[in-house]
Amino acid sequence: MSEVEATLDAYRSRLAGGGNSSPFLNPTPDQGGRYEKPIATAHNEGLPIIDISAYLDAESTEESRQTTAKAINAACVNYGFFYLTGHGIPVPILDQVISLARDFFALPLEEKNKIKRFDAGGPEGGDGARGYQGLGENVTGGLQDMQEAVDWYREWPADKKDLKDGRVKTLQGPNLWPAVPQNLTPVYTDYISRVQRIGKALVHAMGAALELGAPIAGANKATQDENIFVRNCEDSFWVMRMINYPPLAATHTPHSTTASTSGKSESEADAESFSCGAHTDYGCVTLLHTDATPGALHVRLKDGTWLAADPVPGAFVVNIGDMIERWTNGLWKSTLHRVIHRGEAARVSVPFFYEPNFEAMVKPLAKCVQRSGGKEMHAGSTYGEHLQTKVFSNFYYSKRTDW
Ligand SMILES: O=C(O)CCC(=O)C(=O)O
Ligand SMILES: [Fe+2]
Repeated sequence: MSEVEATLDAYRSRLAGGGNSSPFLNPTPDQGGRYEKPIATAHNEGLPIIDISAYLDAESTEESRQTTAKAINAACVNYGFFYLTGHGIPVPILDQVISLARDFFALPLEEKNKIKRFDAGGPEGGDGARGYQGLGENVTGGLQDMQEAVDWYREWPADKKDLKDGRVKTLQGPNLWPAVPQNLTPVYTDYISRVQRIGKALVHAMGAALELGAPIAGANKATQDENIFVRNCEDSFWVMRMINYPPLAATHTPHSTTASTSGKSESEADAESFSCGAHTDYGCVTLLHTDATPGALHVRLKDGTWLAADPVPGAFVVNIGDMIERWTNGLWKSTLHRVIHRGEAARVSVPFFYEPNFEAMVKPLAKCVQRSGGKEMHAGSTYGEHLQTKVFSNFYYSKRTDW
């Protein structure tokens, strides 16, 4: 049995044996009405596991691709989340990504602040997005998250930089790489190119999973065949994020109890208690790589219960983002998730967000509109517009001064 299979076995028997006893995971009513149908299997079996190798191997059979595509469709309809195996990134590289993140966060604040994120349009030359963000600087749903992080994005093309009175605009600054640990930059740069390749294979499989139709010769970005996501992610405006979560206080109150008895909303009840508040991701697909800490990442299932998506060694946790929800006109949901980490030691995670091109026009696909009742859920906008709104609302101290 491989290490991945063994871990999954243990995970499933823990769940099957009533192991879902964490106070965070008690059922709560789906007050938002975000999902229509209850689902039953995930608490017993865990999230689905999908092997992407057929879409990375040019020699794979049509049959193996079909199998993968079908599994992706089922996982995205039911959960919006799954584990991804068969991606080909060697485990020592995955381990190094985590240990370098730990080494960086262990540095004194003064050292980490050498690559500090600053608001766009300010005298420090920040672009409001790239760089190191200290504890409490990140905000979800208006509340400060208990985390520190570094963000890198695809570089903004030099010939498209648009200075305003000599000041840098949102997202248009250079990436900020730390001098220590010394090998973080080369290892992460290599990792980014590897995960981009997986992201591309995944969105290709998603186009097939939606049965959008065989590739059309001479297609452009608006052509709605199975390669539409591939074309609209060709210059993916990816984000790489490295996060450190110090443990929350052990006195944290589980939201389900507080929310139902006090009449407060989930977020009010847990004001200072999230490592990362409940949110959906912005773009296409997130490839999440974490350390081995269990119990921290919670995925909201359609019936309103939270499932702990514990790490499986060597596998990514994948979820789809808002742009895929919009393209599919809601057939696939961008699923709420959150992080509540208590434990002893800090938890480290490194999500890679494989996103559409900045200029990609994202609007519901005709076939998906047809299949979901004929009404478009969104009139369409570019991914860049969506991202800019999100970046601005993400930072506690941020003042948008570049517009
Ligand atoms: O750290 C995690 O497990 C998830 C982080 C996350 O959801 C995010 O950064 O969008
Ligand atoms: Fe997320």
